[in-house]
Amino acid sequence: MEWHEQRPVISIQGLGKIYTGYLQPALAPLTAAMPLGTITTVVGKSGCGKTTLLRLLARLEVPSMGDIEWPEGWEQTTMAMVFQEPRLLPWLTVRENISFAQYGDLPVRANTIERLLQELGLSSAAERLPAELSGGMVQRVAIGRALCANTPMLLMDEPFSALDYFTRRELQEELHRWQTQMEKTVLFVTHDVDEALLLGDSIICLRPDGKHKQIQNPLSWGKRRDTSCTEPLKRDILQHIGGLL
Ligand SMILES: Nc1ncnc2c1ncn2[C@@H]1O[C@H](COP(=O)(O)OP(=O)(O)OP(=O)(O)O)[C@@H](O)[C@H]1O
Repeated sequence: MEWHEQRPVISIQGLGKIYTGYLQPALAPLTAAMPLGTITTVVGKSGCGKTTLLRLLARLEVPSMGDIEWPEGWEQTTMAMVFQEPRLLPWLTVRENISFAQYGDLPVRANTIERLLQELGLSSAAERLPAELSGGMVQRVAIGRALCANTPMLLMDEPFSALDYFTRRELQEELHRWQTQMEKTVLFVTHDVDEALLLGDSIICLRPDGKHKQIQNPLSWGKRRDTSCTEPLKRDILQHIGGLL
């Protein structure tokens, strides 16, 4: 039995994108599987199609080839997205920015917002405006807004890359905790192979020539933080995607 056959999966079948007027594909055909309730990280050199893949999954782009097979009941699922720049509304407070998330018919309950503010360590900053927050806090609000939307799937495009090392480590741990608690299905795009290895239950390594590869992460979360354990896998990924990023 394949590793991902233990759970229902979002099945990506030869999915690719070529923009009209361009010869090179933005995403060369990719076949991969995203098991529900897990984190799939996507890593690769700049321009290999990471954001394009995320946009295809979000249905913001129409594929030029291939298909996404959704598990039963997921065809119309709304998704929450988190970007590198947090895109908060500057005139709204932290609480208002988080509760602003209304996706489709999914209601946001007051106690959900209070719980999220507490979980994210933002309770005492709830009435502040984005301009009054640190970079880490701003990104927490963006994540809070995405979690608040209560969607089963979260698409994250390099959400931690603008943060300092310590804040990034904190948020990586927190993401892991929320994802486990809430059983979200997460697609997480990153430039950083260490981050891809730390967070990913599986890792999609993209290459512009289409020789993509998906590897299962055999290491448990605790082990993944030990660089001596992750070193061989990291070498494998770096070799595959073509050297240092
Ligand atoms: N709307 C578009 N029209 C034409 N080409 C595009 C468009 N969007 C992206 N591309 C091209 O498709 C390729 C993949 O872009 P994409 O943004 O998916 O890469 P990426 O791996 O996310 O890169 P980075 O790590 O630099 O963000 C690039 O060569 C890019 O120039």
